[in-house]
Amino acid sequence: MMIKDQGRPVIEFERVGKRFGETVALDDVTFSVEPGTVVVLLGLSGSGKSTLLRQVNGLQQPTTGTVRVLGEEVSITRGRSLRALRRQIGFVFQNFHLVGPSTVLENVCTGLLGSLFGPRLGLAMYPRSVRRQALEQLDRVGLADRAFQRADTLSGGQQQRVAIARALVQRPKILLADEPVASLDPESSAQVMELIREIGAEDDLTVLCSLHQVELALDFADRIVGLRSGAVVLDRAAVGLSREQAMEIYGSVGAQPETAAEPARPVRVGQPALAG
Ligand SMILES: Nc1ncnc2c1ncn2[C@@H]1O[C@H](COP(=O)(O)OP(=O)(O)OP(=O)(O)O)[C@@H](O)[C@H]1O
Repeated sequence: MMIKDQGRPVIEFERVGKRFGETVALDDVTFSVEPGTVVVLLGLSGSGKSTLLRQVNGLQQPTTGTVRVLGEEVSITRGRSLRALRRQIGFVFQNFHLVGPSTVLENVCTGLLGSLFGPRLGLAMYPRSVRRQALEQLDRVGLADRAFQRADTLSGGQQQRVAIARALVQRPKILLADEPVASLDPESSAQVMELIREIGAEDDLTVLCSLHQVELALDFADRIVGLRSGAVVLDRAAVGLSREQAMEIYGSVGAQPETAAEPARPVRVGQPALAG
């Protein structure tokens, strides 16, 4: 699929609202993501981060407003065009979503399933060219030597790197990451965010990543968009933004995480006491 307009933002949210019954998950969200930038969505649990990410690849449709991705309006894109659009979008999740008993290499190969016909069971079912591309991506994330190991024998940080390789093997233009380091210790979190940043720069990827850790957002984002109760309450370049300014998006909830609507995640060393 061709990008319709090279000059325009890669992702455009225009007055996007999303309701689930009485729950307002997204409230009049308007912002754009420029090509090649790393934008972090920062917000508490329930602030709408995952819902917003799901609008980008059409996993969910907005109740109101429009989402444009690579020039295509997602909600009216169907069939082949939607599949073509999705092939340009890699997605990385908090819990990795790997097939534990399968090898690392087979997990990465599944990233190309959207471009192959029919189901594939077992590594040998993938064409040699696919296995080669998967190995190349594993090499980039530093795990080529683990290719034939069961995925569930790797550490959390390594499993997330495999998931990143799986997202990259389809050569996306956009990488979406939904709390990619929420299950990891601080050291692995920084390594994974560093990797996303480095590979993003190498491949000229546009990255939209949700996080709840303010420090990580300040270290790795070009721009931070803060969400509270589904509404954008901060939209600024990370450079020059102080921790205190970023923390303001949490308001009184951030100061007293025990009052948050949902239970707070475990507090990690060096991270603020915030739910994700
Ligand atoms: N499928 C759904 N059905 C009903 N309500 C939903 C659904 N998905 C999300 N919500 C609600 O929408 C709001 C935003 O949820 P969302 O998962 O987008 O937040 P989040 O910031 O990603 O939080 P978390 O980090 O905990 O996933 C919440 O109130 C949530 O309960």
